[in-house]
Amino acid sequence: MGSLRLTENRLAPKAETNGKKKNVDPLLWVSEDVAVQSLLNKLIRSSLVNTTNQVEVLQRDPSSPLYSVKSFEQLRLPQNLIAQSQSGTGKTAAFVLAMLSHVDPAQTWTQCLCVSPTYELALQTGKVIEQMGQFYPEVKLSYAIRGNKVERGQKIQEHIVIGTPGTVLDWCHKLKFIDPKKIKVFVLDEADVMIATQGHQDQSIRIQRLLPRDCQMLLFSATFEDSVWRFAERIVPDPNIIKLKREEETLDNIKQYYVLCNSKEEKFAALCNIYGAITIAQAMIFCHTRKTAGWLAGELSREGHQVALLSGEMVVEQRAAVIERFREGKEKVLVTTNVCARGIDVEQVSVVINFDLPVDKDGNPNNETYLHRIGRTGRFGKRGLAINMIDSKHSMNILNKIQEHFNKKIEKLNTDDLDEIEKIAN
Ligand SMILES: Nc1ncnc2c1ncn2[C@@H]1O[C@H](COP(=O)(O)OP(=O)(O)OP(=O)(O)O)[C@@H](O)[C@H]1O
Repeated sequence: MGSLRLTENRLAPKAETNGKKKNVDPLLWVSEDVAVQSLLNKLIRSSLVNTTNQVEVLQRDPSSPLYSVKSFEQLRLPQNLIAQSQSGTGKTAAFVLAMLSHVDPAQTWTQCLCVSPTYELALQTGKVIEQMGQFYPEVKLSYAIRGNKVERGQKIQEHIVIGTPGTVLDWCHKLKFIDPKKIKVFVLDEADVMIATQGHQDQSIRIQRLLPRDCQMLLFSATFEDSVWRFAERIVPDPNIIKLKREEETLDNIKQYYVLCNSKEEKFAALCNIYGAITIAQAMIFCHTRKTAGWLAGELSREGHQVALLSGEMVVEQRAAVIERFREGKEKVLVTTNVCARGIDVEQVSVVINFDLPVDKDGNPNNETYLHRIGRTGRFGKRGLAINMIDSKHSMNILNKIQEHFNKKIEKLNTDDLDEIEKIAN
Protein backbone atom coordinates (compact mmCIF):
# COMPACT_ATOMS: atom_id res chain seq x y z
CA MET A 1 0.00 0.00 0.00
CA GLY A 2 2.72 2.43 0.94
CA SER A 3 0.46 5.08 2.46
CA LEU A 4 1.31 6.69 5.77
CA ARG A 5 -0.87 7.03 8.85
CA LEU A 6 0.16 10.37 10.11
CA THR A 7 -1.71 10.34 13.40
CA GLU A 8 -0.22 7.10 14.70
CA ASN A 9 2.25 7.42 17.54
CA ARG A 10 5.34 6.44 15.60
CA LEU A 11 7.84 7.39 18.24
CA ALA A 12 7.28 4.14 20.08
CA PRO A 13 8.51 1.21 17.96
CA LYS A 14 6.14 -1.74 17.99
CA ALA A 15 7.99 -4.57 19.65
CA GLU A 16 5.65 -7.32 18.49
CA THR A 17 3.84 -8.16 15.28
CA ASN A 18 1.24 -10.96 15.29
CA GLY A 19 2.48 -12.06 18.64
CA LYS A 20 6.07 -12.51 17.32
CA LYS A 21 9.03 -10.42 18.42
CA LYS A 22 10.28 -8.16 15.63
CA ASN A 23 13.69 -6.47 15.47
CA VAL A 24 13.08 -2.77 15.13
CA ASP A 25 15.84 -0.29 14.53
CA PRO A 26 14.91 2.57 16.85
CA LEU A 27 16.93 5.06 14.80
CA LEU A 28 14.96 4.14 11.69
CA TRP A 29 11.75 4.67 13.57
CA VAL A 30 12.84 8.03 14.85
CA SER A 31 13.95 9.20 11.40
CA GLU A 32 10.74 7.93 9.80
CA ASP A 33 8.80 9.80 12.40
CA VAL A 34 10.71 12.97 11.67
CA ALA A 35 10.03 12.53 7.94
CA VAL A 36 6.32 12.00 8.57
CA GLN A 37 6.08 15.00 10.83
CA SER A 38 8.06 17.10 8.35
CA LEU A 39 5.74 15.99 5.51
CA LEU A 40 2.69 16.95 7.51
CA ASN A 41 4.15 20.33 8.50
CA LYS A 42 5.14 21.15 4.96
CA LEU A 43 1.76 20.11 3.55
CA ILE A 44 0.01 22.37 6.02
CA ARG A 45 2.47 25.24 5.43
CA SER A 46 1.97 24.92 1.67
CA SER A 47 -1.81 25.13 2.22
CA LEU A 48 -2.23 21.74 0.50
CA VAL A 49 -4.12 20.50 3.52
CA ASN A 50 -5.47 22.16 6.62
CA THR A 51 -5.66 19.34 9.14
CA THR A 52 -4.15 15.97 9.90
CA ASN A 53 -7.54 14.33 9.24
CA GLN A 54 -7.60 15.73 5.75
CA VAL A 55 -4.23 14.07 5.07
CA GLU A 56 -5.58 10.76 6.27
CA VAL A 57 -8.57 11.00 3.93
CA LEU A 58 -6.34 11.86 0.98
CA GLN A 59 -3.97 9.02 1.78
CA ARG A 60 -6.79 6.48 1.50
CA ASP A 61 -7.72 7.81 -1.94
CA PRO A 62 -5.71 6.04 -4.72
CA SER A 63 -6.32 8.98 -7.06
CA SER A 64 -4.64 11.41 -4.65
CA PRO A 65 -0.98 12.35 -5.06
CA LEU A 66 -0.66 11.74 -1.32
CA TYR A 67 -1.71 8.08 -1.69
CA SER A 68 1.81 6.66 -1.61
CA VAL A 69 4.18 9.47 -0.79
CA LYS A 70 6.51 9.07 2.14
CA SER A 71 8.18 12.45 1.99
CA PHE A 72 7.41 15.96 0.83
CA GLU A 73 10.07 15.63 -1.88
CA GLN A 74 8.20 12.68 -3.43
CA LEU A 75 5.33 15.02 -4.21
CA ARG A 76 7.67 16.52 -6.84
CA LEU A 77 6.32 19.97 -6.16
CA PRO A 78 8.59 22.71 -7.45
CA GLN A 79 10.74 23.67 -4.48
CA ASN A 80 12.66 26.89 -4.45
CA LEU A 81 16.29 26.63 -3.44
CA ILE A 82 19.07 28.98 -2.40
CA ALA A 83 22.22 26.89 -2.39
CA GLN A 84 25.80 27.60 -1.47
CA SER A 85 28.55 25.16 -2.34
CA GLN A 86 32.30 25.65 -2.64
CA SER A 87 33.91 26.66 -5.94
CA GLY A 88 34.41 23.84 -8.41
CA THR A 89 32.11 21.38 -6.66
CA GLY A 90 29.62 20.95 -9.50
CA LYS A 91 26.83 23.46 -8.97
CA THR A 92 26.38 23.80 -12.73
CA ALA A 93 25.59 20.10 -13.21
CA ALA A 94 23.09 20.34 -10.34
CA PHE A 95 21.01 23.13 -11.84
CA VAL A 96 21.40 21.87 -15.42
CA LEU A 97 19.93 18.54 -14.34
CA ALA A 98 17.09 20.36 -12.60
CA MET A 99 16.29 22.23 -15.82
CA LEU A 100 16.57 19.17 -18.07
CA SER A 101 14.29 17.17 -15.81
CA HIS A 102 11.53 19.80 -16.00
CA VAL A 103 11.46 20.27 -19.77
CA ASP A 104 8.60 18.85 -21.78
CA PRO A 105 10.08 18.59 -25.29
CA ALA A 106 6.61 18.29 -26.83
CA GLN A 107 5.94 21.91 -25.87
CA THR A 108 7.78 24.11 -28.31
CA TRP A 109 8.35 27.13 -26.14
CA THR A 110 10.88 28.20 -23.52
CA GLN A 111 10.32 26.50 -20.17
CA CYS A 112 13.61 27.07 -18.33
CA LEU A 113 15.59 30.29 -18.00
CA CYS A 114 19.13 30.50 -16.66
CA VAL A 115 20.83 33.84 -16.06
CA SER A 116 24.61 34.21 -15.72
CA PRO A 117 26.55 37.38 -14.86
CA THR A 118 28.94 37.34 -17.83
CA TYR A 119 28.96 36.42 -21.50
CA GLU A 120 31.81 33.90 -20.98
CA LEU A 121 29.98 32.15 -18.18
CA ALA A 122 26.74 31.99 -20.14
CA LEU A 123 28.65 30.32 -23.01
CA GLN A 124 30.37 27.90 -20.63
CA THR A 125 27.12 26.92 -18.90
CA GLY A 126 25.47 26.55 -22.31
CA LYS A 127 28.18 24.01 -23.22
CA VAL A 128 27.36 22.02 -20.06
CA ILE A 129 23.65 22.09 -20.98
CA GLU A 130 24.57 20.85 -24.48
CA GLN A 131 26.82 18.09 -23.09
CA MET A 132 24.35 16.85 -20.49
CA GLY A 133 21.45 17.36 -22.91
CA GLN A 134 22.99 15.08 -25.55
CA PHE A 135 21.22 12.22 -23.80
CA TYR A 136 17.97 14.10 -24.30
CA PRO A 137 18.30 15.21 -27.95
CA GLU A 138 14.76 16.60 -28.27
CA VAL A 139 15.63 19.34 -25.78
CA LYS A 140 16.82 22.49 -27.52
CA LEU A 141 18.84 25.41 -26.17
CA SER A 142 19.16 29.05 -27.14
CA TYR A 143 21.59 31.77 -25.97
CA ALA A 144 20.21 35.16 -24.92
CA ILE A 145 23.52 36.98 -25.29
CA ARG A 146 24.67 40.03 -27.16
CA GLY A 147 25.10 39.31 -30.86
CA ASN A 148 22.59 36.44 -31.02
CA LYS A 149 20.06 37.97 -33.38
CA VAL A 150 16.43 36.84 -33.40
CA GLU A 151 13.92 38.17 -35.92
CA ARG A 152 11.44 40.64 -34.45
CA GLY A 153 7.99 39.23 -33.80
CA GLN A 154 9.30 35.67 -33.45
CA LYS A 155 8.81 33.42 -30.45
CA ILE A 156 11.76 31.36 -29.24
CA GLN A 157 10.95 27.65 -29.60
CA GLU A 158 13.97 26.36 -27.68
CA HIS A 159 13.09 24.79 -24.34
CA ILE A 160 15.99 26.24 -22.35
CA VAL A 161 17.42 29.74 -22.65
CA ILE A 162 20.73 30.71 -21.05
CA GLY A 163 21.90 34.30 -21.10
CA THR A 164 23.05 37.48 -19.46
CA PRO A 165 20.49 39.53 -17.48
CA GLY A 166 20.01 42.48 -19.86
CA THR A 167 19.41 40.35 -22.95
CA VAL A 168 17.21 37.84 -21.08
CA LEU A 169 15.09 40.73 -19.82
CA ASP A 170 14.80 42.16 -23.34
CA TRP A 171 13.76 38.78 -24.72
CA CYS A 172 11.11 38.35 -22.02
CA HIS A 173 9.83 41.91 -21.87
CA LYS A 174 10.67 44.41 -24.61
CA LEU A 175 11.09 42.02 -27.53
CA LYS A 176 8.65 39.35 -26.26
CA PHE A 177 10.64 36.47 -27.81
CA ILE A 178 9.83 34.47 -24.68
CA ASP A 179 6.54 34.23 -22.81
CA PRO A 180 7.76 34.49 -19.19
CA LYS A 181 4.44 33.13 -17.91
CA LYS A 182 5.38 29.73 -19.37
CA ILE A 183 8.65 29.44 -17.47
CA LYS A 184 8.78 26.50 -15.05
CA VAL A 185 12.37 26.83 -13.77
CA PHE A 186 14.37 30.02 -13.25
CA VAL A 187 18.07 29.73 -12.34
CA LEU A 188 20.26 32.57 -11.10
CA ASP A 189 23.87 31.41 -11.31
CA GLU A 190 26.43 33.35 -9.23
CA ALA A 191 23.30 34.57 -7.49
CA ASP A 192 25.05 36.77 -4.95
CA VAL A 193 26.68 38.96 -7.58
CA MET A 194 23.39 39.11 -9.46
CA ILE A 195 21.78 40.42 -6.30
CA ALA A 196 24.63 42.61 -5.02
CA THR A 197 25.42 44.42 -8.28
CA GLN A 198 22.91 47.21 -8.81
CA GLY A 199 22.37 46.83 -12.56
CA HIS A 200 22.17 43.03 -12.41
CA GLN A 201 19.81 43.21 -9.43
CA ASP A 202 17.33 45.48 -11.21
CA GLN A 203 17.30 43.26 -14.28
CA SER A 204 17.11 39.97 -12.35
CA ILE A 205 14.22 41.21 -10.23
CA ARG A 206 12.39 42.56 -13.24
CA ILE A 207 12.73 39.13 -14.90
CA GLN A 208 11.57 37.38 -11.73
CA ARG A 209 8.46 39.59 -11.52
CA LEU A 210 7.38 38.44 -14.98
CA LEU A 211 7.44 34.75 -13.98
CA PRO A 212 4.41 32.76 -12.81
CA ARG A 213 3.98 32.27 -9.06
CA ASP A 214 4.59 28.53 -9.22
CA CYS A 215 7.85 28.86 -11.19
CA GLN A 216 10.69 27.06 -9.42
CA MET A 217 13.53 29.42 -8.47
CA LEU A 218 17.06 28.14 -8.00
CA LEU A 219 19.82 30.42 -6.74
CA PHE A 220 23.41 29.15 -6.66
CA SER A 221 26.76 30.55 -5.62
CA ALA A 222 29.95 29.68 -3.72
CA THR A 223 29.59 32.87 -1.68
CA PHE A 224 26.72 34.82 -0.13
CA GLU A 225 27.43 37.84 2.02
CA ASP A 226 25.06 38.10 5.00
CA SER A 227 23.10 41.01 3.54
CA VAL A 228 22.76 39.12 0.25
CA TRP A 229 21.36 36.06 2.08
CA ARG A 230 18.74 38.24 3.71
CA PHE A 231 17.79 39.81 0.39
CA ALA A 232 17.69 36.43 -1.38
CA GLU A 233 15.40 35.01 1.28
CA ARG A 234 13.07 37.97 0.83
CA ILE A 235 12.74 37.62 -2.94
CA VAL A 236 12.51 33.81 -3.12
CA PRO A 237 9.20 32.46 -1.79
CA ASP A 238 9.53 29.76 0.89
CA PRO A 239 13.08 28.71 -0.05
CA ASN A 240 14.99 25.60 0.93
CA ILE A 241 18.42 26.74 2.02
CA ILE A 242 21.80 25.06 1.81
CA LYS A 243 24.34 27.25 3.57
CA LEU A 244 28.01 26.66 4.34
CA LYS A 245 29.62 27.60 7.62
CA ARG A 246 32.33 30.25 7.20
CA GLU A 247 35.12 27.74 7.92
CA GLU A 248 33.72 25.41 5.23
CA GLU A 249 33.92 28.02 2.47
CA THR A 250 37.64 27.61 1.75
CA LEU A 251 38.79 24.35 0.22
CA ASP A 252 41.69 22.48 1.85
CA ASN A 253 42.85 21.23 -1.55
CA ILE A 254 43.81 24.81 -2.47
CA LYS A 255 47.05 25.75 -0.66
CA GLN A 256 47.34 29.50 -0.04
CA TYR A 257 50.60 31.46 0.19
CA TYR A 258 51.86 35.03 0.09
CA VAL A 259 55.04 36.55 -1.29
CA LEU A 260 56.50 39.63 0.37
CA CYS A 261 57.75 42.41 -1.96
CA ASN A 262 58.24 46.18 -1.71
CA SER A 263 56.86 47.49 -4.98
CA LYS A 264 55.05 46.63 -8.19
CA GLU A 265 58.43 46.11 -9.90
CA GLU A 266 59.55 43.70 -7.18
CA LYS A 267 56.31 41.78 -7.59
CA PHE A 268 57.03 41.54 -11.30
CA ALA A 269 60.59 40.27 -10.63
CA ALA A 270 59.22 37.68 -8.16
CA LEU A 271 56.66 36.58 -10.72
CA CYS A 272 59.35 36.13 -13.40
CA ASN A 273 61.31 34.09 -10.89
CA ILE A 274 58.51 31.59 -10.38
CA TYR A 275 57.22 31.70 -13.98
CA GLY A 276 58.85 28.40 -14.98
CA ALA A 277 57.42 26.62 -11.97
CA ILE A 278 53.88 27.90 -12.43
CA THR A 279 53.67 27.04 -16.12
CA ILE A 280 54.06 23.32 -15.53
CA ALA A 281 50.29 23.30 -15.87
CA GLN A 282 48.20 26.46 -16.42
CA ALA A 283 47.98 29.65 -14.37
CA MET A 284 45.68 32.65 -13.99
CA ILE A 285 47.05 36.00 -12.80
CA PHE A 286 44.55 38.51 -11.40
CA CYS A 287 45.11 42.29 -11.42
CA HIS A 288 42.93 44.99 -9.92
CA THR A 289 42.64 47.19 -13.01
CA ARG A 290 42.63 46.73 -16.77
CA LYS A 291 45.62 49.08 -16.87
CA THR A 292 47.76 46.90 -14.57
CA ALA A 293 46.66 43.76 -16.44
CA GLY A 294 47.71 45.35 -19.75
CA TRP A 295 51.02 46.53 -18.30
CA LEU A 296 51.80 43.13 -16.73
CA ALA A 297 50.96 41.16 -19.87
CA GLY A 298 53.17 43.53 -21.90
CA GLU A 299 56.12 43.25 -19.47
CA LEU A 300 55.86 39.45 -19.28
CA SER A 301 55.84 39.26 -23.09
CA ARG A 302 58.90 41.54 -23.26
CA GLU A 303 60.67 39.08 -20.94
CA GLY A 304 59.92 36.37 -23.48
CA HIS A 305 57.04 34.73 -21.60
CA GLN A 306 54.01 33.80 -23.65
CA VAL A 307 50.85 35.10 -21.97
CA ALA A 308 47.26 35.87 -22.95
CA LEU A 309 45.40 38.95 -21.76
CA LEU A 310 41.69 39.06 -21.02
CA SER A 311 40.06 42.18 -19.65
CA GLY A 312 36.73 43.96 -19.69
CA GLU A 313 37.43 46.48 -22.45
CA MET A 314 37.82 43.75 -25.09
CA VAL A 315 34.73 43.00 -27.17
CA VAL A 316 32.88 39.92 -25.95
CA GLU A 317 33.74 37.81 -29.01
CA GLN A 318 37.45 38.54 -28.46
CA ARG A 319 37.10 37.58 -24.81
CA ALA A 320 35.37 34.33 -25.73
CA ALA A 321 38.17 33.51 -28.21
CA VAL A 322 40.88 34.12 -25.57
CA ILE A 323 39.09 31.87 -23.04
CA GLU A 324 38.73 29.18 -25.71
CA ARG A 325 42.49 29.23 -26.49
CA PHE A 326 43.23 29.06 -22.77
CA ARG A 327 40.75 26.22 -22.29
CA GLU A 328 42.39 24.29 -25.14
CA GLY A 329 45.78 24.76 -23.46
CA LYS A 330 47.13 26.88 -26.34
CA GLU A 331 47.97 29.55 -23.78
CA LYS A 332 49.50 28.56 -20.45
CA VAL A 333 49.09 31.83 -18.59
CA LEU A 334 46.11 34.15 -18.55
CA VAL A 335 46.51 37.67 -17.16
CA THR A 336 43.11 39.05 -16.28
CA THR A 337 40.89 41.19 -14.06
CA ASN A 338 37.82 40.27 -12.00
CA VAL A 339 35.91 39.68 -15.22
CA CYS A 340 37.29 36.11 -15.03
CA ALA A 341 37.11 35.70 -11.25
CA ARG A 342 33.87 33.74 -11.20
CA GLY A 343 32.72 30.47 -12.59
CA ILE A 344 35.28 29.97 -15.35
CA ASP A 345 36.09 26.27 -15.27
CA VAL A 346 39.44 25.21 -16.74
CA GLU A 347 40.48 21.94 -15.17
CA GLN A 348 44.23 22.34 -15.81
CA VAL A 349 44.61 25.59 -13.86
CA SER A 350 46.89 24.60 -10.99
CA VAL A 351 48.05 28.07 -9.93
CA VAL A 352 46.17 31.31 -9.27
CA ILE A 353 48.20 34.44 -8.60
CA ASN A 354 46.72 37.56 -7.06
CA PHE A 355 49.15 40.12 -8.47
CA ASP A 356 46.86 42.60 -6.68
CA LEU A 357 44.62 41.52 -3.82
CA PRO A 358 40.89 41.93 -4.45
CA VAL A 359 39.48 45.06 -2.84
CA ASP A 360 36.16 46.85 -3.11
CA LYS A 361 35.70 50.46 -4.26
CA ASP A 362 36.56 51.73 -0.77
CA GLY A 363 39.80 49.73 -0.68
CA ASN A 364 38.46 47.13 1.81
CA PRO A 365 39.19 43.43 1.24
CA ASN A 366 36.71 41.75 -1.06
CA ASN A 367 36.50 38.32 0.57
CA GLU A 368 33.97 36.93 -1.87
CA THR A 369 36.05 37.83 -4.92
CA TYR A 370 39.13 36.35 -3.17
CA LEU A 371 37.32 33.04 -2.77
CA HIS A 372 36.07 33.00 -6.36
CA ARG A 373 39.49 33.92 -7.75
CA ILE A 374 41.40 31.21 -5.89
CA GLY A 375 38.58 28.82 -6.78
CA ARG A 376 39.68 28.91 -10.44
CA THR A 377 42.12 26.23 -9.31
CA GLY A 378 41.45 23.10 -7.27
CA ARG A 379 38.44 22.21 -9.43
CA PHE A 380 36.37 19.21 -8.37
CA GLY A 381 38.82 17.97 -5.73
CA LYS A 382 42.06 18.60 -7.66
CA ARG A 383 45.00 20.20 -5.86
CA GLY A 384 45.62 23.89 -6.41
CA LEU A 385 48.00 26.66 -5.41
CA ALA A 386 47.07 30.29 -4.72
CA ILE A 387 49.84 32.90 -4.38
CA ASN A 388 49.14 36.43 -3.13
CA MET A 389 51.66 39.14 -3.96
CA ILE A 390 52.11 41.75 -1.23
CA ASP A 391 53.81 45.07 -2.00
CA SER A 392 53.02 47.30 1.01
CA LYS A 393 51.93 47.38 4.63
CA HIS A 394 48.46 48.20 3.32
CA SER A 395 48.24 45.05 1.19
CA MET A 396 49.61 42.97 4.11
CA ASN A 397 46.77 44.38 6.23
CA ILE A 398 44.26 43.36 3.60
CA LEU A 399 45.71 39.87 3.48
CA ASN A 400 45.51 39.62 7.27
CA LYS A 401 41.85 40.60 7.16
CA ILE A 402 41.19 37.94 4.51
CA GLN A 403 42.94 35.36 6.72
CA GLU A 404 40.82 36.42 9.68
CA HIS A 405 37.60 36.36 7.68
CA PHE A 406 38.08 32.76 6.55
CA ASN A 407 39.97 31.75 9.69
CA LYS A 408 42.56 30.16 7.45
CA LYS A 409 46.33 30.63 7.63
CA ILE A 410 48.05 31.90 4.49
CA GLU A 411 51.73 30.84 4.63
CA LYS A 412 54.73 32.90 3.54
CA LEU A 413 56.45 31.63 0.38
CA ASN A 414 60.06 32.24 -0.55
CA THR A 415 60.18 32.79 -4.33
CA ASP A 416 63.88 31.86 -4.40
CA ASP A 417 62.97 28.35 -3.38
CA LEU A 418 61.87 27.13 -6.81
CA ASP A 419 61.99 23.47 -5.83
CA GLU A 420 59.44 24.14 -3.14
CA ILE A 421 57.16 26.03 -5.57
CA GLU A 422 57.45 23.33 -8.24
CA LYS A 423 56.61 20.73 -5.63
CA ILE A 424 53.50 22.66 -4.58
CA ALA A 425 52.47 23.57 -8.17
CA ASN A 426 52.71 19.95 -9.18
N1 LIG B 1 29.71 14.40 -10.69
C1 LIG B 1 30.82 14.86 -11.26
N2 LIG B 1 31.85 14.04 -11.54
C2 LIG B 1 32.99 14.49 -12.10
N3 LIG B 1 33.20 15.78 -12.43
C3 LIG B 1 32.22 16.64 -12.17
C4 LIG B 1 30.98 16.23 -11.58
N4 LIG B 1 30.18 17.33 -11.43
C5 LIG B 1 30.90 18.36 -11.90
N5 LIG B 1 32.10 17.95 -12.35
C6 LIG B 1 33.16 18.79 -12.92
O1 LIG B 1 33.65 19.65 -11.91
C7 LIG B 1 34.08 20.87 -12.47
C8 LIG B 1 33.54 22.03 -11.66
O2 LIG B 1 32.12 22.10 -11.78
P1 LIG B 1 31.33 23.50 -11.87
O3 LIG B 1 31.97 24.40 -12.87
O4 LIG B 1 29.90 23.18 -12.00
O5 LIG B 1 31.62 24.05 -10.40
P2 LIG B 1 30.87 25.19 -9.61
O6 LIG B 1 30.47 24.59 -8.31
O7 LIG B 1 29.82 25.82 -10.45
O8 LIG B 1 32.07 26.20 -9.38
P3 LIG B 1 32.13 27.81 -9.29
O9 LIG B 1 31.62 28.18 -7.93
O10 LIG B 1 33.58 28.10 -9.44
O11 LIG B 1 31.28 28.33 -10.40
C9 LIG B 1 33.60 20.89 -13.92
O12 LIG B 1 34.71 20.67 -14.77
C10 LIG B 1 32.64 19.72 -14.00
O13 LIG B 1 32.68 19.11 -15.27
